[in-house]
Amino acid sequence: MSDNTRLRIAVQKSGRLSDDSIAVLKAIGIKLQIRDRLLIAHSTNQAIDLLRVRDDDIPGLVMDGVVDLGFIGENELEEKMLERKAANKKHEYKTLRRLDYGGCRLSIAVPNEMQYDSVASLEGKKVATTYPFLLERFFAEQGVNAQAVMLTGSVEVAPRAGVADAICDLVSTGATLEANGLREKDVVFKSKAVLIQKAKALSEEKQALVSRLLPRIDGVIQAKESKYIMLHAPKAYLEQVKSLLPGAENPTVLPLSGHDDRVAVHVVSSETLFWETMEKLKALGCSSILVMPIEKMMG
Ligand SMILES: Nc1ncnc2c1ncn2[C@@H]1O[C@H](COP(=O)(O)OP(=O)(O)OP(=O)(O)O)[C@@H](O)[C@H]1O
Ligand SMILES: O=P(O)(O)OC[C@H]1O[C@H](OP(=O)(O)OP(=O)(O)O)[C@H](O)[C@@H]1O
Ligand SMILES: [Mg+2]
Repeated sequence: MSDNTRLRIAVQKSGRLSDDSIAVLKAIGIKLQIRDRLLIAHSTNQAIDLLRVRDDDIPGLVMDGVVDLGFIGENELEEKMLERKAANKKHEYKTLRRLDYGGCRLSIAVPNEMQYDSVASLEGKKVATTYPFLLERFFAEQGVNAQAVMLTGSVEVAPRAGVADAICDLVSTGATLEANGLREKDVVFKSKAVLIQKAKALSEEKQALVSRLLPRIDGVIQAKESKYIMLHAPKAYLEQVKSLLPGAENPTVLPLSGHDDRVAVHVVSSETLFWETMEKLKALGCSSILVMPIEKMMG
């Protein structure tokens, strides 16, 4: 039986977004036991149930209000939104956070030997893709008459198989395109993972839980981007030392017992410290230079 009082969150069961989405939930203090065959996971310390599904289904589950929240790639979300809009189905949702993983782009790629000057070179041609709505919107914006041919996977093989002249698929490193003799030409859509919520208001209890979890997500993302830097510095060079530390407007400067001429400097930095900067700090007489990861941040 499903318990409607528990917050329902949809995540991809297995694929590119699964591990990172589960990692976010665990990092914000939600205890979960994920077992491979179990498609619903109940948190043991929060009123939260996790639905593990194919990513294709997540936008629809949120838009139909079957789940409260979902972790999904913007590419899949926007495609399904356009598809549902065209079919007069519910397509509203709220974006709560843009996350720091799942970065990729939906791009047009053509065989190495094909002449391509601009997207106009695709006039009258067939382009294989898993994202026909995004691709057709792009063609319409560009004023190009080309045909999107829907394939659910292995899109890169379409030109050699004679199914299409070019492709439009997700790219991150470009290794898959290169391995298949294709060149990336135009970016149709840039994507990251997002956390979305259903459009209809949540119960007061569920909304209170979501409002408590969001600052924790911010804290986890901010922490990943930040470093804690500690070092001992000669007092005489404190200003030079500060100017070398990235994002260190307000460092904590502490006395070092037994050393009147040296201080300890602590700073939370939004950037890491490069080896070159560490060498410069050492040359100024700094010692015990430590760069440490931060697990959580708040306030
Ligand atoms: N190469 C990539 N680098 C980074 N992110 C990617 C990459 N490829 C895909 N993604 C992101 O991850 C999402 C899921 O990709 P994946 O390949 O796991 O999906 P899938 O094969 O459709 O899985 P499912 O079985 O759940 O339908 C994509 O929609 C996109 O947002
Ligand atoms: O530019 P690259 O770094 O090579 O990544 C691009 C590939 O990654 C995705 O597929 P994935 O590996 O997730 O497999 P799938 O197609 O089976 O989902 C995407 O569909 C591309 O094929
Ligand atoms: Mg999918």
